[in-house]
Amino acid sequence: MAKKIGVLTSGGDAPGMNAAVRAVCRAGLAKGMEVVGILRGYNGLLNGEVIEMNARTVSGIIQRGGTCLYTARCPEFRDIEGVKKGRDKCLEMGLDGIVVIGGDGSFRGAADLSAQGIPCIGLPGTIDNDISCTEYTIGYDTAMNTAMEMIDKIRDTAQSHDRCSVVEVMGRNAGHIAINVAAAVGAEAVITPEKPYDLNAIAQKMEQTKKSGKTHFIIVVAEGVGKTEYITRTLQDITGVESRATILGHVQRGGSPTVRDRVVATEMGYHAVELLEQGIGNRVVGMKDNKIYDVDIQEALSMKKPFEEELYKILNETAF
Ligand SMILES: Nc1ncnc2c1ncn2[C@@H]1O[C@H](COP(=O)(O)OP(=O)(O)O)[C@@H](O)[C@H]1O
Ligand SMILES: O=P(O)(O)OC[C@H]1O[C@](O)(COP(=O)(O)O)[C@@H](O)[C@@H]1O
Ligand SMILES: [Mg+2]
Repeated sequence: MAKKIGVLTSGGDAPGMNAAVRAVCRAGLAKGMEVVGILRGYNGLLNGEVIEMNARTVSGIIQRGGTCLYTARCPEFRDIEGVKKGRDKCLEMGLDGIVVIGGDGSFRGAADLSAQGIPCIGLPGTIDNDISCTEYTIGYDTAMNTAMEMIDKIRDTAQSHDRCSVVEVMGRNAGHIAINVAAAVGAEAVITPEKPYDLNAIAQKMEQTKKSGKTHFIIVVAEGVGKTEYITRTLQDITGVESRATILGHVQRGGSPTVRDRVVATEMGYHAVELLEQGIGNRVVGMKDNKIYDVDIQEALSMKKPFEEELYKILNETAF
């Protein structure tokens, strides 16, 4: 049974990470454990940047974006020597387990550390929702709502000027944010890395809808497509509709987390501590059929996430 646990955030930050840190801390304390916060991802483990946590350490953070533990990328942890150094630090501090809040890269580190005898539990924290073993990642809902609100504002000006606005949203190599946000704003088209696209076909559709009285257009592009400026210029050249590109960028990573992100983070954080309490490690906590569950890290990393075909189809059929 775990007596002392650590918690860290790693990789890109995401709204709701603080709610997860709070849940891990409070659940650990409620179960009679000592809890420490490891700062700046695996770097803090290797450098001994660690803070003792009590109930008040996590007061007033549930509503805040970012991560109070800071986050970083730690190249040293990719090598076995770095992982062994991490294990030695855990033994030195008397840590019986660590909760790692991050993405797939962070989970690889957690698997390596578990293999060295330190039970680690991964919690999916990324705005991209690109982690295959889970239907949902902490930060996804907030990021999508932010992108939606931004595009609603962009629409006001696109409408006033009879323009086409091409908006790039984040998502790394995945189109989950793009498809859902495009559906939510009623975009004319969405372009994602998972599907081939035809700018002539999109331009033709714009011209058709223009005939029915449409005067402005919103096109959502996932960052993984990587050609937002080119797409904007090409659509303008073909249709003659004045077009502007907007890259939403890091605004999508910040802000106060939504209800969904706070609640899921709390449930996942609690579940992670329950696993460590039983001495279980090398697991990722996820959501399956809308329920919290856990899965072996290697298995989690080998899964593939299905593309949202149905939503993609509905979006395209109703955009005119
Ligand atoms: N293959 C790996 N083995 C061990 N640790 C890794 C590995 N890949 C990534 N990490 C650790 O996890 C950190 C975060 O990974 P990264 O891929 O940047 O973000 P994310 O966790 O969001 O996917 C890396 O900086 C490194 O410390
Ligand atoms: O913060 P950076 O280094 O600019 O990284 C940007 C990337 O991080 C994200 O915002 C989040 O990705 P991760 O959660 O995997 O780090 C991606 O959408 C984007 O591609
Ligand atoms: Mg990643």
